[in-house]
Amino acid sequence: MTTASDTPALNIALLGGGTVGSQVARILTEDAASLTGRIGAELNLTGIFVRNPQATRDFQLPSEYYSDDVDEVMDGADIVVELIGGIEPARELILKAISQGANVVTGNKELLATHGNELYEAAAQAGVQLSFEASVAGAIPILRPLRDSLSGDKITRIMGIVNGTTNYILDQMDSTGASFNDALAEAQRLGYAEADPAADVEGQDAAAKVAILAHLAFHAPFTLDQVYTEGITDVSDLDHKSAAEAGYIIKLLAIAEQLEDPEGVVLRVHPTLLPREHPLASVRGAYNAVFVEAENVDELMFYGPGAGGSATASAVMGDVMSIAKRRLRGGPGRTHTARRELECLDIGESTTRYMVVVRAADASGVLAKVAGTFADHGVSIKSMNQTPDEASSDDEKTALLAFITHRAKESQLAQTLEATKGLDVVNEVLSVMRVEGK
Ligand SMILES: NC(=O)C1=CN([C@@H]2O[C@H](COP(=O)(O)OP(=O)(O)OC[C@H]3O[C@@H](n4cnc5c(N)ncnc54)[C@H](O)[C@@H]3O)[C@@H](O)[C@H]2O)C=CC1
Ligand SMILES: N[C@@H](CC=O)C(=O)O
Ligand code: NA
Repeated sequence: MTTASDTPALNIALLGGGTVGSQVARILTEDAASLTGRIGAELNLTGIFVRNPQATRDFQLPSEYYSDDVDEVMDGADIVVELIGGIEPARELILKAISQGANVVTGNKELLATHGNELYEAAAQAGVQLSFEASVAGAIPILRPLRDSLSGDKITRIMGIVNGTTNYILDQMDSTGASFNDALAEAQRLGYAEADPAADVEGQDAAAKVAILAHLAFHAPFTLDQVYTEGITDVSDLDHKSAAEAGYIIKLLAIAEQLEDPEGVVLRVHPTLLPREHPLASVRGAYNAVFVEAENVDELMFYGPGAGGSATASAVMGDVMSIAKRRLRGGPGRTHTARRELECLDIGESTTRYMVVVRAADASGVLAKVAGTFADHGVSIKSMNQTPDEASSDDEKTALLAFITHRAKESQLAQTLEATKGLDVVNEVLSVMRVEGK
């Protein structure tokens, strides 16, 4: 790995030349001299594995860089950067790279949250590094701080906006009145969305990210299917309106929290009401932010671009540089294998606040009856707002009652809702949303 000029050199193979891959290719080629100056080694992009070598790309290199022959591209690579996405062939190619002794950088949260352990074990056994800072919250350095800076503290809770696409959509709907579909189309055009944007809007992308965050924070393995997941597709105009009237904004939050009794972790992704003055409420566009609560540090917030080609490429390049430095200096690769078993609990064990909006008869005594069902199940009401109901008629006078509760268990709320639906004065439960923040 030395060039004629005696400057050490590392070969980088890139798999995928899309939104992020093309920006990694740009940085590796356009900034080559500067990168060499920073690290004391040449980072040679030796090839880019793509489906169609003839396609036109955001950033175009000479045609000899592109190949649909993955073996040719990965041959002799010191570092393989996987930016294809999805499970296969990404999984198979990463395992192949590891078996060839190459270090791997990936941004593939879906793969890590489903087959992570297999990959971490394979990398550990081969003594190579597998790095994935870009997989969670795009450009924000969050995985390295969790693994290194905070490893002496006991993390109790992580709460974040970790999907740029949904934050962009909710922000556009809230601030410009854009429709869901227009906002999604724009997020796709800007390179924020996954190849299949259902992963974004249905919450699976955020769920994968929270599984990865929980793995690093709690030193135990978690997978995507253990995360309680609700996306933003069912968030209605009434939800937005009721939230705004009560002084809240809706964000898709990913939460990982450790409980003492029963002992375990709850992982959840769902649309959440936040007070407008909460720091996460001001996270706009495709930006992300991650709140970390730990015993000694109390609270930390990490903030920055959560999606987009060049921002994400910055995180990929950080991993490439870190691996390259370690390669040049020598020393063992880093492993990510879990240290312990920690149960993943049902969301029913989790405690939060709620907003419940019901359509009820507009008559005396109704409020007391509805409030009574909350009290019967130990759910205490913090505030209530009554607004006129457009569906109200002279034959049937109804009103909308929006309750904000104090903290209660999910299971208590579920019982409250059942009882509320059974009341003769209640026509419908129109909206139920979780509320975080003080
Ligand atoms: N776009 C973003 O803002 C972010 C993306 N990521 C992750 O980075 C990875 C790449 O994302 P993007 O660049 O946005 O995706 P993309 O869809 O723009 O690019 C993927 C590239 O891989 C190629 N590809 C797909 N299947 C292939 C196959 N079977 N064989 C060969 N090539 C294949 C596609 O043709 C395309 O060039 C994904 O894992 C994604 O989740 C992570 C953070 C942010
Ligand atoms: N589709 C993802 C891309 C980054 O991980 C998002 O919108 O956050
Ligand atoms: Na990151």
